[in-house]
Amino acid sequence: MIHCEGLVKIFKSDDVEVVALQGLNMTVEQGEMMAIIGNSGSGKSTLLNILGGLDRPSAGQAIVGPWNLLKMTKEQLIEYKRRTVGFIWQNNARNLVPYLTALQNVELPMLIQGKADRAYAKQLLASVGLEQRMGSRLTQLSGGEQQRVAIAIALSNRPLLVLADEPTGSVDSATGEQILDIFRRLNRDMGVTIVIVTHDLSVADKVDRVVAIRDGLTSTEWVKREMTAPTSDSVQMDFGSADEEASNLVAEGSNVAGHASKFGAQHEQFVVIDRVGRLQIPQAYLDAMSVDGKAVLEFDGKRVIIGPPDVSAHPTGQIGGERTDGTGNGRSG
Ligand SMILES: Nc1ncnc2c1ncn2[C@@H]1O[C@H](COP(=O)(O)OP(=O)(O)OP(=O)(O)O)[C@@H](O)[C@H]1O
Repeated sequence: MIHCEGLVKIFKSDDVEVVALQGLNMTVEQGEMMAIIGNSGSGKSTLLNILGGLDRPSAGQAIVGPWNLLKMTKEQLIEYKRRTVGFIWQNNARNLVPYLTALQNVELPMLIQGKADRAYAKQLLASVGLEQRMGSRLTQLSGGEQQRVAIAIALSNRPLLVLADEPTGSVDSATGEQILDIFRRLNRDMGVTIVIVTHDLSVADKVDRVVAIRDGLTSTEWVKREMTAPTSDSVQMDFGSADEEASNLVAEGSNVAGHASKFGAQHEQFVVIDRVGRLQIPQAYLDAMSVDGKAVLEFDGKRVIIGPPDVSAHPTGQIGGERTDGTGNGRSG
């Protein structure tokens, strides 16, 4: 459904250039429900905006279904936004018209397309548990109810893909859980692919897979144990805990503290390896190994062992780092 390879996004203003995505690789299967986590500024929203057709990539490949997002004309982009993709934001004011009823809000995107399908709009509102509130104006609904209307709106044009940016960010945890359960049901019943960007680690238990982004690149992924195999090139990590890695990645997120201890209980953790063999080693492991800039690799026939350079072999001290035990921490295999 989604295939990104070497995806680059550079924001340029007068005298500053920000490389928000630095050659990111990611694949999402049709019908998958997955989450993207990462520190503030790691590139999550940039990626979501590109996938939603709201922003153009600078280079690389971004394919969604039959669409090549780098090569689309303006007209194709409008068509793509109308028919292929649905968007849900944390701030639902972006999705909703406050003086219209819930039903009118869901019918609005259909009308823009040409014709409202009232029966389908009602069915969508019922599927998010709002059959009793269809005639209520948005101002009469709670934040959680408004977010459910936003979900129904995102689905109104029968998209293949729904992108949600912090969908549980402005509701309490019970309502957040309810919203994720609705996503899961819609994903199962309608087969819609769902990509959620979040700081909220409790989302992890509700999705098939979590991909972590660090500095504009995918670094680690967690796959739910029931699923058979990870979808991208990745190697299982047999060190560290999922909690620790996830907490490091999203330490600035407001919801981390309450959920970090539960994170990953149902998931297997993998490090992502791109097509040319690059992987990201978590900073905590680099620190523990005293590796800075360069490392040595050993292959024992089964595992690759990453360790700090042997300084005694380089008396000029050109290779940084102090050897600790030379094994252990940096293993992947
Ligand atoms: N329009 C823009 N112009 C310039 N720089 C931008 C623009 N949008 C994003 N950036 C920069 O790109 C980087 C990635 O930003 P992005 O919003 O994708 O991060 P994020 O992971 O979604 O963060 P958060 O969790 O805080 O929303 C940041 O350094 C940000 O400052």
